[in-house]
Amino acid sequence: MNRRQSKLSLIRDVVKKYANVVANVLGVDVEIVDKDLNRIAGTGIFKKRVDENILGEAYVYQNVLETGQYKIIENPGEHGLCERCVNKGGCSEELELSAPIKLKDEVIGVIGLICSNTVQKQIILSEIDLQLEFLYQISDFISSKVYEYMENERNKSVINVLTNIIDNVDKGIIMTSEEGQISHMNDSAKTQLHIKTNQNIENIEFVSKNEFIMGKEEYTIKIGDMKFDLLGNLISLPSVISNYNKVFMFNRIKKMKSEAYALTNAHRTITTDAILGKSKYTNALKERIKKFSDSKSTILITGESGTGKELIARTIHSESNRSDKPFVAINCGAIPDELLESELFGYVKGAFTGANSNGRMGKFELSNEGVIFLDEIGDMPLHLQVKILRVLQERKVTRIGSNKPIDLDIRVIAATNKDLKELIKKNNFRDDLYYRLNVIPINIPPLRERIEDIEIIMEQKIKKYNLLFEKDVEGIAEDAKKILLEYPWPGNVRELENTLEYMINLADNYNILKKEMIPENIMNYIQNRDIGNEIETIKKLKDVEKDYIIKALDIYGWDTKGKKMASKKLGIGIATLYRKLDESKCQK
Ligand SMILES: Nc1ncnc2c1ncn2[C@@H]1O[C@H](COP(=O)(O)OP(=O)(O)OP(=O)(O)O)[C@@H](O)[C@H]1O
Repeated sequence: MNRRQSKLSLIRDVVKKYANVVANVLGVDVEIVDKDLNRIAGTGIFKKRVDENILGEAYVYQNVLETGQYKIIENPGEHGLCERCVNKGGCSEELELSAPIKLKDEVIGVIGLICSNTVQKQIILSEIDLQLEFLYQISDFISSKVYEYMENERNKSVINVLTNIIDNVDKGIIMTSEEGQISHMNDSAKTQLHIKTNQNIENIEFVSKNEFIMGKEEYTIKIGDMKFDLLGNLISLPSVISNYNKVFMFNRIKKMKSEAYALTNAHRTITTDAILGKSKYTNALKERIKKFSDSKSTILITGESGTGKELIARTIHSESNRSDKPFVAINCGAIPDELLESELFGYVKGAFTGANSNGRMGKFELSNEGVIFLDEIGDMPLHLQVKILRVLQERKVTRIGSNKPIDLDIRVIAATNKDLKELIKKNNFRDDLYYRLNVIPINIPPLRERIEDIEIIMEQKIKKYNLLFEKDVEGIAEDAKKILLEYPWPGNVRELENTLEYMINLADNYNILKKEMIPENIMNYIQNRDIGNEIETIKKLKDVEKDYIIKALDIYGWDTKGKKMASKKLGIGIATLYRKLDESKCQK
């Protein structure tokens, strides 16, 4: 039978080291036994007897194990605890000092000092408090080593379980160490990336493209000299185990590329079909886009956050004769002021400290011949507004640190969710820039003002997430749909999309999205609104009574027979019924 090892025996070598340290410092013999009275370490006279079980001669240690208290035996062989010992009467020891080794509250062993001559005995007894303190410290060291060992073992087994799970999921999963080396890669990842099981791959690098599609980020992943473009999530793990520092999870590439990508708009030519909706507004918008897509005039798109401003800008680009030229987007609100200028205009070699020594192209230059999309233009600082105005007027850009203007052939599309006219009033936006931008204005109404769009957006987004998450959701239950149609969607299409993504994630065993899957904030809104409505419709008791009497009479009839029946059903006398009809002046 495979007996369970004692805790001390797990760190046998460490225990032996500590026994030697104590023996060297105190000049006495030392032995360390575990809970089962197996001698794990011993010095001097015990050195040759390590690994023996000393059950029949270790009554003192047994006592320490039971009580958890230290024991000083000044007369070994004659002490009461030595009564049953095999060496009773003939013990060669002069002094025994034993201290427990505790792991939390459990006594896991004993450390014993043995003096075999009177000189040693006197030295130890003369400073007994110090010796005990030292012993306790050593026993603490030993137990902390045991703890560390056990924690490590626990972590290893958790990792084993995790890697087992990871190996059996369909998603590609790559785990990396702090040093950027692959520590584990599941079979799905290997198959998708065509990496052979025994291929020696070590270094991995993740370079974000700063593009997000449905909550996933696009990365270029370099493994040795291979390069992959993958869509997934890179998650940092708590730094407990340095081998498992980051985990990257990605979906089946083929599926993503062939189907899900086809439904998204960020990476390919999109047509107006990507703009979902059948409201009058949306239909008219699609027509307008087709009409002015080839024009060079500047467009200003306004609308609340999440209404689809960027989607429309991309569609215009795709529908235009510049579709094979760059579409360069810059979020003017997300880049710190001091960087925005160089991002937009670029700089030449040595333009400022910290700049790349070769200089860099700005977004205007990068978008040459194509379209530049200035998102969140309302957040653009005033000093840059002047410079942008100049670029728009002159169609030339000059890199920072240079005096050589570069000709531009660009189409500008700007967007904002701010009220630019309000900003102009407060002197936060230049009116001359506003008029330059607002040549073709597109104002997108919030989703709540085009409810007709909601249903078709829901249908299409369900299809999209079905493909992405490999689900088979067929639709939405009627009561759930009613709530989603009534909700005012302050975050517009983005919020609707996120809500569906959330619900589809919950849809494990159902093929219909149910009311219970609607996020709490939406349900809370609907409930609060309903309570509000109820309060408004609370009626006076008298009126409720009157309505109810009328209802009963409508059912049983307004003639004498009907009134008699109604009063019976209402639980009141016929006279009371007549009086109440009289008081409320109620007649048929
Ligand atoms: N009419 C629509 N049809 C399909 N998808 C849409 C529509 N409108 C918006 N979306 C989707 O909603 C999400 C948000 O859209 P987008 O980023 O274009 O909004 P935005 O107005 O630019 O937002 P923000 O002002 O916060 O930058 C995107 O995933 C987009 O594809």
